[in-house]
Amino acid sequence: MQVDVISSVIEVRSDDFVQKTVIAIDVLRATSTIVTALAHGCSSVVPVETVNQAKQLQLPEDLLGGERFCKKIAGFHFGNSPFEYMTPDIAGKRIVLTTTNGTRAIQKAQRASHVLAGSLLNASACARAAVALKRDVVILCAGTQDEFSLEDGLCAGLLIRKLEDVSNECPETNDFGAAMRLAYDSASDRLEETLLQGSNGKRLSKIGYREDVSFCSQIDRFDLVPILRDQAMIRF
Ligand SMILES: O=C(O)[C@H](CS(=O)(=O)O)OP(=O)(O)O
Ligand SMILES: [Mg+2]
Repeated sequence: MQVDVISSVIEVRSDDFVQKTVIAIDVLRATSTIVTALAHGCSSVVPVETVNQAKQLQLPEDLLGGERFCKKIAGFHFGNSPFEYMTPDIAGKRIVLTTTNGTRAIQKAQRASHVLAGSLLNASACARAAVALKRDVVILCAGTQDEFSLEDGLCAGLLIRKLEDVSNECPETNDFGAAMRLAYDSASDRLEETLLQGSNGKRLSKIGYREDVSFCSQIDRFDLVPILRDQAMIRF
C-alpha cells in the first residue's frame, strides 16, 4: 500500500487523488468536529466552501454550522467547536458546515474514489476503513490558509502508524509522510502540549477555545469514520 501525505491544500495536483482513498485531516477543528457531530447522532454533515453555498443548500430541517475567523457565523446554529455538537438537538439532523480550511480540503478531494475525514479522535477507525477500501491512500492535511499546520502533520504521522498496525505491513510513503511519522513518534507522549504550542493551538487558546484543543488532542475517542457519499459525510 502506498500512503502519501500532502502538507496543505495548496500542494494538491490535479491527478493526486485518482483511484485513491483520501483521508482529509483538519484536527483544529473541522474534521474533529465532523467526527464529534456524527458520534452525537446527526444524520450527515455536508461540507461546503462558502457561507453563501451553505445558505443556499440549507433545507428547512437542516442546521447550519461553521466559522469565519474561528467564530460562529451570524445567523448560523453552531460554530466550529466540537462541544457545540454534543447536544441532542442534532439527532437525526443534516448539518451544512462551512469552515475556513477543513471543509475546503474535503471539497478539494472530491475526485478521489473515497474521501474519509480523519482526526486524532478517530485515527484507528480511520486506518481500518482505509485498509478495508483497498486503495492507495493520500492523507491530505488541510493546513491553515494554504500553509502547513503542525496538528494536521502529527495526525498524518499517527495515521501512518495506525495503517502499519492494521495492514500488518510497512506502507511506502513519500518523504513528507516519513517526516510526519518521525514527528509523531517524537511528540506522541505529549500531544496536547505540542498542539497547544502550534500556531492554531495558540490562537484558539487565546480566544477562549483552549478546551477545544485539549479535546481534539485525544486519540481514538470515537470509533467511527465519516465518508463522503453524494456530497455529504455519513458514518462509514
Ligand atoms: O475554526 C477553526 O478552528 C479554523 C479557523 S482558522 O484556521 O483560524 O481560520 O477553521 P478550520 O477550517 O477548522 O481549520
Ligand atoms: Mg484547521
